[in-house]
Amino acid sequence: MPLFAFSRRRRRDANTVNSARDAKPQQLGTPMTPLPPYRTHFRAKTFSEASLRSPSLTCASFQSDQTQVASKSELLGHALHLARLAVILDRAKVYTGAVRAYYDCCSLLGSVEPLLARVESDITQQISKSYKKRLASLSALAPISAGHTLQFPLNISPAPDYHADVSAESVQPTQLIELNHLCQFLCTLGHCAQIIRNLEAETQENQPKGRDCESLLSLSSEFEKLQEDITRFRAYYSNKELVNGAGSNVLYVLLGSFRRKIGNLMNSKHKQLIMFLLALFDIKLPSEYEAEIKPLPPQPLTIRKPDGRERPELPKSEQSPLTPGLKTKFATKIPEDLREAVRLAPVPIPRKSSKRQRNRDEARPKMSSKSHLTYGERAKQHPNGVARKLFEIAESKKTNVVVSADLTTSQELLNLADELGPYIAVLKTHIDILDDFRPSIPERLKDLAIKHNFLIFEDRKFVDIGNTVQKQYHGGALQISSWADIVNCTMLPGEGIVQALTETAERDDFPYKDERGLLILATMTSKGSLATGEYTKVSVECARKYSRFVIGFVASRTLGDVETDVAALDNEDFVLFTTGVNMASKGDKLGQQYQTPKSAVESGADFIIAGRGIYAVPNPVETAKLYRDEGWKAYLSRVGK
Ligand SMILES: O=c1ccn([C@@H]2O[C@H](COP(=O)(O)O)[C@@H](O)[C@H]2O)c(=O)[nH]1
Repeated sequence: MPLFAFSRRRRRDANTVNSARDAKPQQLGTPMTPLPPYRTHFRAKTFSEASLRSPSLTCASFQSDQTQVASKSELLGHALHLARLAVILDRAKVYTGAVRAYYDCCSLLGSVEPLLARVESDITQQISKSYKKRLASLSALAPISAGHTLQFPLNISPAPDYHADVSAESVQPTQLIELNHLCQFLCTLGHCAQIIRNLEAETQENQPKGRDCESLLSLSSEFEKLQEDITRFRAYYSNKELVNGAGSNVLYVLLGSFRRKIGNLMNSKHKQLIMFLLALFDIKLPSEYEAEIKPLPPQPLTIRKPDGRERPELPKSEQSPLTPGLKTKFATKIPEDLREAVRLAPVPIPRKSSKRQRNRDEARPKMSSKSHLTYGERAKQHPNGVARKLFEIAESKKTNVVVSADLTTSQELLNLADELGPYIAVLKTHIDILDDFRPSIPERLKDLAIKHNFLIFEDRKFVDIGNTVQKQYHGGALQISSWADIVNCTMLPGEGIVQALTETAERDDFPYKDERGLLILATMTSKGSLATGEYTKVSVECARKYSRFVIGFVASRTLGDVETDVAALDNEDFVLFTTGVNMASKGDKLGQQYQTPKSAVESGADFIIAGRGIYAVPNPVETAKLYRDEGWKAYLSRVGK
């Protein structure tokens, strides 16, 4: 069914629903009992099973038109599939996968909502709300994994602004759906492989890794490579391009390649392992595309990395991935019940560091704002949850760009965040410059942050006595602590300001523990700034004293050479954000001074902050990509990659 037909029909459906709502609400059949709150609901066997039992999900008002019933049920079916997957992954503590699946489920429920009658739509909203709540807490927990970076082209019901452009020759939504399902399928298998790998590590901790484990690891890395392809693909094309433009051709190629990949996987030495995972975790490749996926002989993939390198071909060996030893272990160790199996394998076993790794650690500068470690390596060992998440985002999205979204209307701000989301690691805001601020705006920014996987940094530059900043941060009109992952402060008031903010973040009743971080403004970019010398020295000292909450600095250069009275901490790893980055200008008329992404990273920046250089040019998206590429190249060269 072409997307064109789908979107038109959807509008017709929406009209039908409205009239059915108004005229005959009683036709909707037995009203659904409102679902219990999230936690209870979470304990239900699965969301899909609970919901499918409800008669109202096949809306009576559509029964006169079988095609319309099918479209609505199709959407709901996908949403339920995702919800089920989300719950399984959540239970299994595979948080990144769960985050993705909850998110996709919520977007799909949002798309289907206009097709539903009022009672159903209320329930859907309630479900979405509880999932969003769960999402918010999970996204802070979610450790790095390729699943985190997935951007499925799930929007089978696209935003109204491009309905009009869709032509009959355009990409068929079934392909988007299929690609989404294939990704979901591979991603879920990857997560399951991770769980089993953890189990393996738990049971074989002191034994040399055997062939079985290697096999599992290589399978996992295959999925990661696939997921990278999707991320790249989604980063290059907007939804509109996917439907009408250049993206549609690539979609065909990507889908073909995925089908081949699954065919190859099914025929490779991993086949038995995949069957084992499918059975163990009760995963099904849904029937609508099961038939389409014919096992093909292994062949080289057509996808090329942007650097021109080809993916390695899959091993052709037919041998079983499960040695007799592993088979017996699984047979005896893994009980039938999934929850039991998962309970056995929740915690990844930390791997012992290699000699090479230890040498690198020793070579690392103490004040590591000019760190030679990769973001991924830093993510693994950083004690602060926000810093970990930041590095994970940078690593997975391959970007160290922070856009300073200094726009003055909410719509402009939200549009920019949505457009640039895929290319940035952090969105920096000055929420108080919005002419039309409403409390819902930060909420919507948070939704976008989840959608595109970026953090929010409110550049509030707190500068007052401790007692006041506590109220400004956690409370007040702006409720900054509830939506900003990162905030910053100046050191003008002295140590008390950092002490106060740290105390707030460590209070027992602070709801965002380990989900928030503070940056100290250690130098400034404006001409004649007084944030130098003693001020900068105290900034570094305070960061060391309150390193539980302080994750780094805003500064124009590495602070590794700052002499302080407080000794460097063991393994300290403060993150350096450098503002005043612009590729086209040296400064403005009001004293702002710029450097390029390259020079900023060479001077020690871990993250480069650019404002007008990106948002005030004719094509912010293309420009953001240029900043991303230059910033990333400079980073790779710094870490020797
Ligand atoms: O020393 C500093 C500290 C903060 N900023 C902030 O960064 C952006 C820069 O915007 P541009 O448009 O790229 O000049 C802005 O929000 C400042 O408040 C800074 O520039 N210098």
